[in-house]
Amino acid sequence: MIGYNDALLALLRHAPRLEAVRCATADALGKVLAADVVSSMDLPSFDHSAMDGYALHAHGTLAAGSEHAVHGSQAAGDAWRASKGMAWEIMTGARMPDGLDTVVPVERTELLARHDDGSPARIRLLDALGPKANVRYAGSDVAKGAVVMRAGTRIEPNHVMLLAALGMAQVEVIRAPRVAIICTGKELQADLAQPLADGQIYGSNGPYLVAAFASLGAHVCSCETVDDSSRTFVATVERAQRAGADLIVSTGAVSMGRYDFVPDALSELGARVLFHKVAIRPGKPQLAAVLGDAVVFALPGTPMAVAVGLRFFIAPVLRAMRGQGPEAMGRAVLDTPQLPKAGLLHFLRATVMPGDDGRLHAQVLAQQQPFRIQPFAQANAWVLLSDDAVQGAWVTIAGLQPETSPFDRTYPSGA
Ligand SMILES: Nc1nc2c(c(=O)[nH]1)N[C@H]1C(S)=C(S)[C@@H](COP(=O)(O)OP(=O)(O)OC[C@H]3O[C@@H](n4cnc5c(N)ncnc54)[C@H](O)[C@@H]3O)O[C@H]1N2
Ligand code: MOO
Repeated sequence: MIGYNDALLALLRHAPRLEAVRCATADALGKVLAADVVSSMDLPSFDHSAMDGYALHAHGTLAAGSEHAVHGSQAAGDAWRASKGMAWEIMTGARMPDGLDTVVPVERTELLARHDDGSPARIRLLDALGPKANVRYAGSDVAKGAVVMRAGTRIEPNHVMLLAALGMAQVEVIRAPRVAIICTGKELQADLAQPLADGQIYGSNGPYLVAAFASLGAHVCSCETVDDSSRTFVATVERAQRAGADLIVSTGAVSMGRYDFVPDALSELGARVLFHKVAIRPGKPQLAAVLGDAVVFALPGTPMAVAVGLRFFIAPVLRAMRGQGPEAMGRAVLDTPQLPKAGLLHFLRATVMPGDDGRLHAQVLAQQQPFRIQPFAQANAWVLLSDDAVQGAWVTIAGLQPETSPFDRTYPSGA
């Protein structure tokens, strides 16, 4: 039976690279940059005040108690002004009048006189003041021409802030991968608003995969629930192919039972099987294949096998399709000793928290049977284990969701 690393390598060799498209920055959340982003401007774009106060020319140092006539007032949004070397009232974010090089906060001054219109006319400094105080300089955050984000970066709200500040209305991103989901099983009730008939269960794999793919920035073209007939399954896969799916993900009917028709149906369709059965738990009966331009994941129906398939097989393939490097896993100290079955890599639902010793601590949840969904809803991380681990051992951890993993510190490939 193939091991996890070899299975992943086989998949990554067949992961197609997706094309680049232009995208409005407003729609770019969750998408992956196809090219480096180069700043076309300085940020800040002009020298401006960091405080409400008075801009002055320091001439070395201005003494505490020195008095200054106030020539004018500069607010955020006002254009360039010549200062004539005199003090100016200034607001936070306002452009520094030309010739002035320092700012005193208003509360560190005494107002001595006002103009007729009430604006300040003369002030006294409460403290000595040197040059360059409370001034934010042009280009001090981002210099024009600098690479501010690398190809392969997934756009999060913090990136949107920078792109907007740089006036970038559009970015070049990798197009969203198209995904078709097929849930098999005549026991499945896909309509959550309907009551269950005898022997039925609510289908949870479909809604889970739709949610997970949405959070991965993929486009789910279809999510269909089919019965246990090979013919319906084949027709659904063919529809997914015609719709241009890059990934076809099925759940169920891939193991040893009499109704487990998926492997035969895929070979009937001409799919080239990369592997069937991987030395992991849960999710051992998983099958992956190449069918035309699409990669097919035939995941076992058991809910935790689906979660493992999504997290540790499909998510890495999506990264490769978008030109991202492999994800880095984290490490934590194990609080709950484990005796995993020999020869299998185990993916265990866990909670990971910082301990009083400043290290991350992992607690593997007690109920790990693959049909149990509740521990998955309580977990915030995965623990990966192939060998016995005593309490206090360092173990490999991964964030519960792929794209928000706090442990992933990899930079995109090419960075
Ligand atoms: N004789 C053997 N039986 C089984 C083996 C084995 O090696 N020998 N492996 C077991 C393992 S491990 C797994 S995992 C399952 C995988 O079976 P299938 O992929 O054929 O999946 P199904 O039988 O269709 O379903 C398994 C389980 O999951 C429930 N299910 C299915 N789809 C959904 C859905 N959309 N939402 C929620 N739950 C779903 C289904 O009702 C079953 O309970 O095989 C073992 N058997
Ligand atoms: O691989 Mo199965 O999910 O262990 O039950």
